This record gives sequence, structure tokens and C-alpha cells, in this order.
Amino acid sequence: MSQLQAVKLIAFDLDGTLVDSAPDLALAINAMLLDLGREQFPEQTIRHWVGNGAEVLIKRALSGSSAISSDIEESLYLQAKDLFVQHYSEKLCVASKLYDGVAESLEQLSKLNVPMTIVTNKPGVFTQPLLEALNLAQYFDVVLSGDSLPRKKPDPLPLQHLVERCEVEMADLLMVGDSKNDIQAAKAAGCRSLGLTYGYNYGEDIALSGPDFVADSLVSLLELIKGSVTA
Ligand SMILES: O=C(O)COP(=O)(O)O
Ligand SMILES: [Mg+2]
Repeated sequence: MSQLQAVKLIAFDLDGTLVDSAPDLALAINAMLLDLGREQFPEQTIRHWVGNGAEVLIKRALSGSSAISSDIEESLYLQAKDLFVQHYSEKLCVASKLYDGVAESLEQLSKLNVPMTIVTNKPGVFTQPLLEALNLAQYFDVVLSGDSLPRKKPDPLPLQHLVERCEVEMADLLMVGDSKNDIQAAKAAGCRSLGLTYGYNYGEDIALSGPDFVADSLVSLLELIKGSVTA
């Protein structure tokens, strides 16, 4: 991986990037489906439905497909959402865990004086409790969730909001994520991006989305940022 110009702010995606949250998301989705008397799905299937926030995940589960059926009734969706929120809140961090290299890399990165932030599509009601359960909350100066702003990734709005709030230029920001939504948001906003290969991304190769950098581990990010800070 080549070096990059100074990075003054890092935006991390959460699900599929820092945390493998799919096991608990799948348990909550299946508990919701069971309550509704509907067909349940393997974790491996549900894993590929994660990426556009809870509303889309619930609708995919109700459709049984990554393509959302347009005939999901609003009353069914609202009932499903209440059940999902209840189940996922109760068991938010039972089987979820940090990916290899995340804890060490965040600790090392925190010593480099480059502010770190979270830009996730996960609803805010889950984001902060999950960060706290995994002992990560202290690393992040700003946390933007999927419902913090009117639009979420792949829209550039969260990244535009972030650079204004942190008073840096868009060119100073690096978005780090596992999903095409992260890379598309970065491209639309005009910042650089690093795609991680181990996440969800609907089962697709992240390199196909054309991030500026591709890495197999956050340890590579640490090396890259060290190079940019000391260059
Ligand atoms: O919860 C989701 O659907 C995706 O969350 P992420 O943006 O942190 O990957
Ligand atoms: Mg993600």
C-alpha cells in the first residue's frame, strides 16, 4: 500500500469494520421473525443484508431478499421494528466482537494525534451502547449514526457535516470502511477512502468499489497513517 498525504481526521465505519456485529444482528432479526411467525434465515444470509441501517435490514428480512419488496405494509414494518429494537437492545453485544487488530490499532492510532470519529448507518440508539460495551467509546471525538442527519451513507452529507464540525478540509479526511456505501460516500464528498476486505459489503469484493486503498486489517491503516503523519 502506498503512502498518503497527511491525514488530519479519520472517519471509521462501525459494523463490518471495527465490529463483527452480524451474529447479534442476525439473532435479533430471527427473534423478530419468530415473533411474527415468519421464516427465519441463516446468519450468513442476514450478514449480507447489513449496510443500509436498521430500517432496510428489517425490510430485507421481511422480504426475505436483499431487494426490498414494495408491498411491505407500514403497520407490519412498524410492528417488526418495535420487536427488532427490543430484541437487539436486550442482546446488543453478546456474540459481537472486535475484528483482529482493531483494539491494538485504535490504541496506537490514539497516540498519533489524528482525531478519530465514527460515521455509521447504525441507528443512534445502538451505536453508543455498542461502543461502550466494546470499550471503544473513549477513542472517538464525534459519533454520527444513521439517524443523526437527514441522509446517511452513501450520501456524502455525514462526511460533509463531519469536516465542518471538526474544522478540517475534505482532502484531510480518510473514510475507513467495509462497504460500498462508505466508498461511495467518500467519493461523493471528495475525500479519500480505505476499504477493508473482511467486512460485509453484500458479499462483494470491496476493491470493485474503487477505494483509494485496500487493506486486510486495521494494522495496515496504522502503518499508513504513521507514514502520513511522520512524512
Ligand atoms: O447498521 C448498518 O446497516 C451498517 O452500519 P455501518 O454503516 O456501521 O456499516
Ligand atoms: Mg460497515
